[in-house]
Amino acid sequence: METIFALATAQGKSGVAVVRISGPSATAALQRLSDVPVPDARRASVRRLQSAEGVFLDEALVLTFEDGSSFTGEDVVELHLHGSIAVIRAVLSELADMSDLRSAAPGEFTRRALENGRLDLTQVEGLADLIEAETESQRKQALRVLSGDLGARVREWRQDLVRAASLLEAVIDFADEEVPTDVTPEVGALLTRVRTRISDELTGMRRAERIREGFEVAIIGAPNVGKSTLLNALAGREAAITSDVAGTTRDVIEVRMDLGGVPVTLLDTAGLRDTTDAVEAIGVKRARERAGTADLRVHLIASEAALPEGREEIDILRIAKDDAGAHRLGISGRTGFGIDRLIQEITERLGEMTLNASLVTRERHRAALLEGRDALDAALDMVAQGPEFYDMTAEEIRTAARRMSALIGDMDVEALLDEIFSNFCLGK
Ligand SMILES: Nc1nc2c(c(=O)[nH]1)N(C=O)[C@@H](CNc1ccc(C(=O)N[C@@H](CCC(=O)O)C(=O)O)cc1)CN2
Ligand SMILES: Nc1nc2c(ncn2[C@@H]2O[C@H](COP(=O)(O)OP(=O)(O)OP(=O)(O)O)[C@@H](O)[C@H]2O)c(=O)[nH]1
Ligand SMILES: [Mg+2]
Repeated sequence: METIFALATAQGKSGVAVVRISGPSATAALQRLSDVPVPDARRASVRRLQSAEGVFLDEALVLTFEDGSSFTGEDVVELHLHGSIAVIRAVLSELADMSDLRSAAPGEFTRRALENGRLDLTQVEGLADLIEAETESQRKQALRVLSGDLGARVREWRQDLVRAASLLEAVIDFADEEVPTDVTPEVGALLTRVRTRISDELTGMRRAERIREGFEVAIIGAPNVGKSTLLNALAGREAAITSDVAGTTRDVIEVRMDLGGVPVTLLDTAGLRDTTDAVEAIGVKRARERAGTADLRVHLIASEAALPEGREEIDILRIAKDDAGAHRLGISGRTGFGIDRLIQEITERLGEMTLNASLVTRERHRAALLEGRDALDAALDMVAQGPEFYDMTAEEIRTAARRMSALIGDMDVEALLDEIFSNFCLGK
């Protein structure tokens, strides 16, 4: 196994930068950088690092982990350097000169953690999500997956499936003898239970996906009612052009933001009206389409008493969300009146949509679960037809079990791994 190294912290200058080395030569590499003995595992120690020629490189804090009890499962050395571009470059180049070391590919440390059984595939994805997380809800969801909750569930289902298949196989193997018990009810119960769990997980998937990728909230309403002004107020910057000309906004303008811990893409749209202007008409069509697929629509309507001066206090916002009953509150993008209440209202609605979110966040998971469920449906049909069909039933159950194995990465998934890891940061 080769020994790999990489900068584990972000590129550029910082207070401290961490270079990570993993593999059988990790401690030997540290030994070459420092005269004094390698410190005990897990004991932070200060060391003067120097090059092979004896050039002083940096005074660093070093940390070592023994194989079997490190993030990767291999011997790991961490060099906590001064976060200087020149120091980092000098140390990395010194490591690159060592013939038994090479620089790591993106995600390679995590890949080793997977190969050494420290993490399963869903945990690897959870880790990738955690590193990408920008809001509270994303952080929480990713940590649940990283801690292995999804993998544990899938393993439980697979165990039930293996048990169901072995019950059938016992009957098949003893086909000539008198089998005292009818296994059909027990097999049926096991399959039904797994099927229900898989379905529940799929149901909560859209919510989980939204937490991962963000919710869309569209601001809609008549022209000139103040939609773009409201977007700018929420974004805290001039993301959209505003003017007193009705029909100013034509393209859909997207602003990503963190609203009370929930990731949101806010959409500003063209004012809705019948128009003879061909370009504006396209904008109106787009507005309708995007608003239709958004998770929530904020319908801004002019106050009934549309007094140009008194507008601030009586501008009205109507949050119209599907059929869930319209709701009004006063708002002004210009003065900021009611904005906090609006944010609270939006995050409450979106918060409801995150309840019962499943841990299934990816298309890959969905495909495996759908295929697994299809196989279970086939198995349930067959098992009901009696012992002559036990063979075929067992085969379907094994197919379902294989899908569960693929989900947690317990089988040959090389191509998949390449794809997953290529999106990782260097040093992870
Ligand atoms: N400096 C540093 N900070 C870091 C990491 C790291 O690798 N280095 N991590 C990396 O992403 C995260 C922490 N994750 C880690 C997970 C497991 C082990 C580990 O050594 N596990 C052993 C022993 C567990 C124990 O002592 O309780 C094991 O699982 O056997 C280390 C870090 C976040 N912070
Ligand atoms: N008094 C008052 N004027 C506002 C408020 N919000 C927006 N305006 C003004 O109303 C006019 C239209 O604002 P926009 O934000 O461009 O309206 P819009 O809904 O995006 O308009 P279109 O893009 O044309 O559909 C501008 O002159 C704004 O300054 C408000 O809360 N109070
Ligand atoms: Mg506008």
